[in-house]
Order: sequence, then structure tokens, then C-alpha cells
Amino acid sequence: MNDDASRPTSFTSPESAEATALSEPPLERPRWSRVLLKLSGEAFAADLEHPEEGPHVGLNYRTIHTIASEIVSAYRVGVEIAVVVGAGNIVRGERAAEAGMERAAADYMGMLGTVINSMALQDALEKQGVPTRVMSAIAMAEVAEPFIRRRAIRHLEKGRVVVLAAGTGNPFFTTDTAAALRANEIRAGAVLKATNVDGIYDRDPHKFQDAVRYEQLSFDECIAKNLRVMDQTAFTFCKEYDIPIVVFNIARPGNIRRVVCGEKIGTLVGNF
Ligand SMILES: Nc1ncnc2c1ncn2[C@@H]1O[C@H](COP(=O)(O)OP(=O)(O)OP(=O)(O)O)[C@@H](O)[C@H]1O
Ligand SMILES: O=c1ccn([C@@H]2O[C@H](COP(=O)(O)O)[C@@H](O)[C@H]2O)c(=O)[nH]1
Repeated sequence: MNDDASRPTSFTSPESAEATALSEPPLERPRWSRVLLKLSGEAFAADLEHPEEGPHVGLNYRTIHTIASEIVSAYRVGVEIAVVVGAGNIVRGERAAEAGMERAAADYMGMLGTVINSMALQDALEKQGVPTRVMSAIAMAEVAEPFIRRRAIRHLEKGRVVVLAAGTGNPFFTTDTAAALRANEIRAGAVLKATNVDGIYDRDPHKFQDAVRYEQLSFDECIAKNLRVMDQTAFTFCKEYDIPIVVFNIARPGNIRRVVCGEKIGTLVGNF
């Protein structure tokens, strides 16, 4: 049995992983009982030992294992976690369309990219003793269950981390909007967007060194200022259904757990 979440074991079957994970006592109190964690796809390609060398493409299995261990650490606190993964490390529809592809076809490629990332994350989580299910918005019976809302909730109640693949299943959207949509469907308390910046800034911090980070922002401000850390559809949806969003840096060890426990890191967006 693997009782150390940070130590991978190649021999833990999903069934024994489930028994082990459910027997772990919670260490701290989570702020929400259920969250939707949105993971940057681009982060799956990053080389954590040489972060200055990014951006990368493809899958960095060491990094994915590290991200999984961060999720495991938050999971041990006792929060139910659904995950939506992006595919910025594989394909972004908008970029492929700029290069001449038909946008809808490019978007479907992007959604398939999220399935690849979801399967990689599932494997890394189960190697670390956490039971999981991948549910896909595009039918793919051989590799993932279809997304069925009530079934997803049941998996979460049983202590499984549910990885929601293929975005919304529709082109012309992004995984940010998928995260907002699924958060509402599964009644998550918050969308936690783990990305490659420390929060939301007044301007893109990758382009402007003097950009200033907000600790808290209203949805109205995000929309009015057209802050592009997340797409406007996702902000509008979360505003409408009053789902808070926390944007924070995935590259800092312990951040997912900190956010889950209510520590004030990154930027909190809500109907203030
Ligand atoms: N006002 C802003 N504050 C913070 N980041 C911003 C802002 N405007 C633009 N950005 C950019 O938003 C990016 C994060 O969003 P992005 O959509 O690229 O990634 P993601 O959704 O986390 O993951 P994926 O790689 O899966 O698409 C940052 O890298 C940053 O450069
Ligand atoms: O509902 C969705 C979700 C995603 N897509 C396409 O996939 C890529 C990758 O997602 P990111 O959020 O950019 O990481 C996205 O660019 C879209 O092309 C989609 O069409 N519908």
C-alpha cells in the first residue's frame, strides 16, 4: 500500500488506490466541499527545473507527475475535486486557424488534445494512490466514460478525482468556459484556475514588466477591462451563476492546497 502521496508506486491498482485514498485522514479544513480545478495545458509541457526555457510543447511526464502530487496534496485535505485540463501544450484552435485550418476542425483537434492530457493526468494520479475517472464530452467509449452530470457527481461523492476531458464538446469555446460550465453543473463552490501567472494583472505580465497584480476583482471589472487571462465567456458565465474564480500560479509548490484551504493567494474574482 502506498501511504505517501509524494512517492509514486507503479504497482497500485485503481481499486486498491481507492481504498487507500479513502482511508487517509484529512489534515486541514477545505474552504469549499467541492471545487473545479482548471489546469493549464501549457503547464503539462513545462520543464520545472528550467522554467526560463519555456514555452514548451508536448508532455513532460516529470512535470505531470509533480502536478498530480500537488492535486493529491489538496485532495488529502478532504475536498472533492473535478479537473478540467486545457491543451495549450498540444493545439489551440485559434492558432491553427490563423495558420489556415478551418476553425471548427482545429477546435476539435484542441478538444482531442485535452483528452490526451486528461489520460496522462489520470495515470499520474492513480500512480500516487488516488482513484480517478476520466469523463469525456466527446464520445470515446474505449478510453473514457461519457460525461453524465449525475454520474460525475456520484464519482465525486465516492472520493474519486474526476477529470473532465474534451472541454464542452463544442468548437468555438475554450476549456476556461468548459470549467465554468461544469463547475455550475456539478455545483462546485469555486473555479480554481491554476496557470502560469501569479494572478490577474492590470496588463499581461508576460508583455509588461510593470504590470500590477490585483488581489481581488469583480466580474464586472474583468469584463470591462477585457483582462485576457481567462476568456470573457467564462467570466460572464461565472458572474451570471455567482461562481467565484481564483487565478493562481501552478508552478509554486503547495499552491493548489493553499487555495483549497482558503489562503489568499493569486486573484479572487467574484460578484463584489
Ligand atoms: N491581465 C492579465 N493578467 C494575467 N495574465 C494575463 C493577462 N492578460 C493576458 N494574460 C495571459 O494569460 C495567460 C494565461 O492564460 P492562457 O489561456 O494562456 O493559459 P491557460 O488557460 O492557463 O492554459 P492553456 O495552456 O491550457 O491554454 C498568461 O500566460 C498571460 O500571459
Ligand atoms: O469546449 C471547448 C474546449 C476547447 N476547445 C478547443 O481546444 C483548445 C484547447 O483548449 P484551451 O482552453 O485553449 O487550452 C482550444 O483552443 C479550442 O481550440 C474547444 O473548441 N471547445
